[in-house]
Amino acid sequence: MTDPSATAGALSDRCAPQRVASGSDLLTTFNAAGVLNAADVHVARRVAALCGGPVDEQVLLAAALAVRAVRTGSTCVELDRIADLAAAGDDQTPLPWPAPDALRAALAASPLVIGGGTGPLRPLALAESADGPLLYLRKFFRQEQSIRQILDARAASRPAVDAAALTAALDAAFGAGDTSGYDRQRAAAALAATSWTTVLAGGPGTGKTYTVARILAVMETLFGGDLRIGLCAPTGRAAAQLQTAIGEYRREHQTLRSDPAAVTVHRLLGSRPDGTFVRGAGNRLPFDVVVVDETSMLPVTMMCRLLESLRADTRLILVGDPHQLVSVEAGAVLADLVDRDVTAGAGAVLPDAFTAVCDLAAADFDSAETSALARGVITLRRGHRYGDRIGEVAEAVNAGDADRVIELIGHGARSEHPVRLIDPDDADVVRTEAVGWARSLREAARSGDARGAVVALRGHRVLCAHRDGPYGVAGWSRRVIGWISDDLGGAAGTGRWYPGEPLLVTANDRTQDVYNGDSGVVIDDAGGLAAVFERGHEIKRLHPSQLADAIPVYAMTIHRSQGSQFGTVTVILPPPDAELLTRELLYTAITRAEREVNIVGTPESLRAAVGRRVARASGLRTDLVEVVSPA
Ligand SMILES: Nc1ncnc2c1ncn2[C@@H]1O[C@H](COP(=O)(O)OP(=O)(O)OP(=O)(O)O)[C@@H](O)[C@H]1O
Repeated sequence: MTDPSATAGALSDRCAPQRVASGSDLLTTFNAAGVLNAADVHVARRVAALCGGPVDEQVLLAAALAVRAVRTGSTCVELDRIADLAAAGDDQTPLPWPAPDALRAALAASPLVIGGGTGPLRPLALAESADGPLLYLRKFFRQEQSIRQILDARAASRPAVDAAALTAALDAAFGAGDTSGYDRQRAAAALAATSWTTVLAGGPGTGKTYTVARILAVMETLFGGDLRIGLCAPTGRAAAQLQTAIGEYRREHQTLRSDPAAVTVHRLLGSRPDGTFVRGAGNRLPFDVVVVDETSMLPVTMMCRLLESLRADTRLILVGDPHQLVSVEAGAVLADLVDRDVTAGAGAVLPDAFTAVCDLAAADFDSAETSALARGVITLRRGHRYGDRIGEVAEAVNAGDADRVIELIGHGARSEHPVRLIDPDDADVVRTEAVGWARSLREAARSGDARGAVVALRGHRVLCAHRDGPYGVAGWSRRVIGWISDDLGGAAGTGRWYPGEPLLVTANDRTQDVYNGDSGVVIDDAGGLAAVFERGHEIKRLHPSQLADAIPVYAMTIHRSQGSQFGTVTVILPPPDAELLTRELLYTAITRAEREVNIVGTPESLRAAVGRRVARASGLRTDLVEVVSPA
């Protein structure tokens, strides 16, 4: 169910409602109020025209809201909550929202939902769920149904695994394991070996990738070494990071023989220029195990394609952090699967081989986690990267507990707490941080110290919610460049390559093996210049001119920072009414930091961020029954 505190729509609609030509129908009223944009209106009218007959005005409005839902990241509209969408409009006058019951009845009788005399075309789907009636564009309804059916079919059986062999493989991969408490990572590997589908969730630094490498080693042992592995992630950068991490594990431990390449999900499925895919139900992937990293960024359409391309006897391991920002496309499938509450899964029991090798009596799973385990969902909780105090704040943000966040964090630049709220008028601390960062970058870069330069590069980063405006990347970049030029002099911000210049890659370039979101730094290199990038323990060098799409980076958006870590993070909070300012955004920003977080903003903005959730309506969390004729 969608959280009632959630904002309607993931992306801000406030700025440009894109008016359609004036008229007096419901669509133009809702367009004028900023709830619908011009594309929502045009698509709804075209969809209605397809059915050949007259369409009830309220049904037409609902169709436009279904189009809007997809545009703002949801797969459907919750009819009982449509009036909440008004929050996205900027008109204060009350809108003529249809009553949900009447709208449901009108939809259930509409040819757009049940078909009409002119043919079988039914562009909308209506379904009953625990969250009330849901209205979909049929394409997204089909995709969700497909995901649901495939996952339920996969959950209906378990791979046959010998408990003694599994114990031996786990011991080889994990050794004595985590002796400071119950070893969830080992339990995750046992679950992945004994389930067709496993969701491995956890916050940053909880050891998800660490665990994936060991899961693969366990699987390889069980398969006698002949394991076909498919590694993928939604973005090129996440795929490259996964491959580096698995590669390093291989080098350090002898327990994994395969050296699998990680690719984007698109590439794994063989995406063609026309938008179709080589892989699908008729041409399935040839793997024994498929791992998807950063699954939170996978939209519903790609999840559907991936599942349809899997053989029934391929183990699927979905890895990610359900609290992070989700894909800009429709769907938040990972979070849906973690929170899924379906009667189909209610009777699910843990596989015998799993209970045989994991001492659940000694485990610290609560009852919800134990029932999630039976659905193949396991969450790692112990942070291995940053201090507990940052983790504690991140958890309070996730819990939506603004009072606790305010109580936990430090206030003012001189606070000892690693997470501090800094008054926007007191930006000196950011200046000190940014100039110190630039100085250490330059020193390492000028002496040709590539390792020192990449280490300095991830020492600090300014993160903003927006690209533009006074709280955005453009403004803060100018500010940081100004400080650096004033305090250190030199070429910052002049557009020429210079040693110590921090770079951000803005497009994937597989030939050079650099990806959108990669950060590098220019250094002096044997008389010339080189752009250097960190790849695990290795350093990648390119001449700056080999980078087709790279820009200087003095600040970046929180969206783009996903998957990166920095020593200190400075987060610029916009004013409380900025719709982009959400819990997921704040959580993602805070958890980029390894040592310290400076939050530049007011307590009101911080509270607004913790209180506002990205709303992604979807039917995946509950059971659905499609309405195919009037009730
Ligand atoms: N059980 C463990 N014992 C020792 N070190 C660990 C353990 N688990 C993880 N680590 C270390 O903690 C760090 C973070 O682990 P890892 O990168 O696997 O986390 P993650 O959950 O994948 O993080 P992210 O989501 O940010 O990529 C790594 O340096 C890893 O080697």
